[in-house]
Amino acid sequence: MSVDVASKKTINPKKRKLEDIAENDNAPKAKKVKQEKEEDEDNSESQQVTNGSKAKKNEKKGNEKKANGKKVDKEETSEQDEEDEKLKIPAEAQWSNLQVSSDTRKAIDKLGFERMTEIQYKAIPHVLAGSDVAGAAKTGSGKTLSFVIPAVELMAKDNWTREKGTGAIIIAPTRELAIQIKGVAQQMAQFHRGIRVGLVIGGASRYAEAQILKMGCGIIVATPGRLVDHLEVNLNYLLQN
Ligand SMILES: Nc1ncnc2c1ncn2[C@@H]1O[C@H](COP(=O)(O)OP(=O)(O)OP(=O)(O)O)[C@@H](O)[C@H]1O
Repeated sequence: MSVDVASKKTINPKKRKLEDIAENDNAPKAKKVKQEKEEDEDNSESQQVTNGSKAKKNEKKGNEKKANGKKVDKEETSEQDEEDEKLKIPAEAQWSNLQVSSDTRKAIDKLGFERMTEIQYKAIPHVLAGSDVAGAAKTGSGKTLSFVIPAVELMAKDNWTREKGTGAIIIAPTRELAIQIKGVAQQMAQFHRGIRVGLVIGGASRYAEAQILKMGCGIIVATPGRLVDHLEVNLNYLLQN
């Protein structure tokens, strides 16, 4: 999967998969057949959709029907509502309703997403309010932002600077996932001058990683083995942090 979140937004087979999963999980069989039919009819339109772009797509569809003078089917106008209900995304789950600093807001706006996914709106406000949250959600459901945004935001609230050391360690099971998370964390922290994001993964240069860690990383994204390596060899500054 691409590290570039912004591009994932537009070309995102995974997201498509999420929607398929949601539909398969929740739609009764008859409804599913109907949805597949509708999808076939929509073949000319992009299949790479996100929650936000899907909403736009539906809006466009509605406008087109109105322009053709056709009566808008009640069922179709509520298509987005049905989808949101399936994904359990309420109308108020807009990113714009999330209380965050202006620097985090800028980073979120840059992604171009309109609504939070279920895991995002259920997790982020609680973490921001100081609760510990354990979350689980399907692959491609937007978990990364669910923990990256609160990490960045809580550190920002604490006026994080490099001198304060490390404020968050994100441990991922694979290098690929760690690289992907680091990309997202960097995007979210890009306007926060005091928050640097460091990557600590197996297969990369230990020396280069050690140098970056010594300079001070607000957020460290790591695979477990290499993190332990650094703890053993560079215990001093890691503990200081
Ligand atoms: N609110 C949102 N609206 C639209 N797209 C989103 C939203 N949040 C995340 N995405 C996009 O959905 C895709 C999947 O997100 P992400 O990688 O965070 O999912 P995940 O649940 O962590 O997946 P995995 O379990 O595979 O790591 C990414 O391309 C991301 O940019």
